[in-house]
Amino acid sequence: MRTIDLSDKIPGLVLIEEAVTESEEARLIESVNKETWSGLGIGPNPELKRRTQQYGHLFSYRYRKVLEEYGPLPDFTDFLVNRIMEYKWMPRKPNHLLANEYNPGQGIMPHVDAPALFGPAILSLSLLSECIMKFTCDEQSIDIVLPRRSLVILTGDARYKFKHGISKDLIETTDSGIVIERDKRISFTFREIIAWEVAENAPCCHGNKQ
Ligand SMILES: O=C(O)CCC(=O)C(=O)O
Ligand SMILES: [Fe+2]
Repeated sequence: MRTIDLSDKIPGLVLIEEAVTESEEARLIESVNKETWSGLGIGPNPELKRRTQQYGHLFSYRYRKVLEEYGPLPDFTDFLVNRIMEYKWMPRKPNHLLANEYNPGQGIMPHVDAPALFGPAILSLSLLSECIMKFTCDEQSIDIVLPRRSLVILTGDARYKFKHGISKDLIETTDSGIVIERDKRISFTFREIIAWEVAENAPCCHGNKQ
């Protein structure tokens, strides 16, 4: 495991390389693939163009609010949640896990995870393959390579000021010339749900589409 402080590039950005071992990765993938995927026409989030699974709570992309509490995160991530708490990668225990599956040609549009609904730290574990996460804010665009089995931690500006997105390109090149051939990637995004919906009188927050 190696902690890389990327705050010189984007304040609040940290990357943990080798956050899980190869055998832990294999077990996580085996466990998640035994469960039911949603998206690509299948509920509860049929409109998503990638397959997802949600644990802890159900967030609706269509209604942009939390619809249901499912209960604790699954047993197969217990070791990881313990690690998150042990290393203080998150200030409080995550109560939401989103598994995202990206096949080659699938990505996620630039967005900020809803500031009113999710807590101050967003964690994402990259499994099966690496990708580039592009961070954008006004004219700034910064490419960060997320290696296989790494965990990226978004807090501060990385969480609230910059949008993050992953392209659909089959081959991508970072702004510093690193070439990445995209393969199937599964990510585990750990978050803390702090509210079920945006309060009616809350100020409008731009760019929180995800
Ligand atoms: O796949 C990832 O690592 C990021 C996913 C993400 O940004 C999200 O679900 O909000
Ligand atoms: Fe996100």
